[in-house]
Amino acid sequence: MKITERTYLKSEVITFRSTKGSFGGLSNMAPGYSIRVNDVIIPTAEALYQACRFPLFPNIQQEIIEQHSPMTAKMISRKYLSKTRQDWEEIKYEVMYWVLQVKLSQNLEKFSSVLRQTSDKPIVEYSAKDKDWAATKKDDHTLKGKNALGRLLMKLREEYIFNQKPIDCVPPPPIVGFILYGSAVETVCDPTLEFEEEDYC
Ligand SMILES: Nc1nc(O)c(N)c(N[C@@H]2O[C@H](COP(=O)(O)O)[C@@H](O)[C@H]2O)n1
Repeated sequence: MKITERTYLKSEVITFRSTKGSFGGLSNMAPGYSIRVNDVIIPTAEALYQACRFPLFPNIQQEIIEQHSPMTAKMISRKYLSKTRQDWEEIKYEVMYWVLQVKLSQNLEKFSSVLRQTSDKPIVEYSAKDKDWAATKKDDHTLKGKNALGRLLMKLREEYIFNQKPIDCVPPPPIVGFILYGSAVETVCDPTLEFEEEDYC
């Protein structure tokens, strides 16, 4: 997945900068969007994304996932940057899209409601300095950057909100060695649906 820089007119886009405000739920740092993968409960999308850097180091993954604060999870990841999987730069957007799909499938009502509130406007993460995941100020009216997170959120909105594709279960991305705590990541389904199926049987 290749993402190149774009320019956005501030007056035409939805921006989010922190976890506060109407669109704070779009941030990976937002609390209240826990995720379950391979029966591991992960407090935030950020912790899951950062843990995916270290498939061969279950202890590092655990240290990241145990953090209540998503920012601390990201900081823990920084301690071990040299142990990041070697193909990370090539796969990181694909990993992030999977993380967002899992976040949506397991927090469907809440997350789809935030996505719906963005209508069909461009979604931009606004940052003081991050031109990769976000966009930064170019001048008083314009933001510029790859805005990778915003772009992936728009793709998610297109697929699952506009086109109403079902998202009960999310398969792992086709990435070699996509591992959590020593086991290959499995297809993840909304845990509430599993309970409903068990009750039915
Ligand atoms: N701490 C922070 N400050 C910003 O300005 C940001 N745009 C982000 N972005 C989030 O960080 C995650 C990516 O981390 P890596 O740098 O790839 O390790 C991702 O969740 C972005 O949304 N963070």
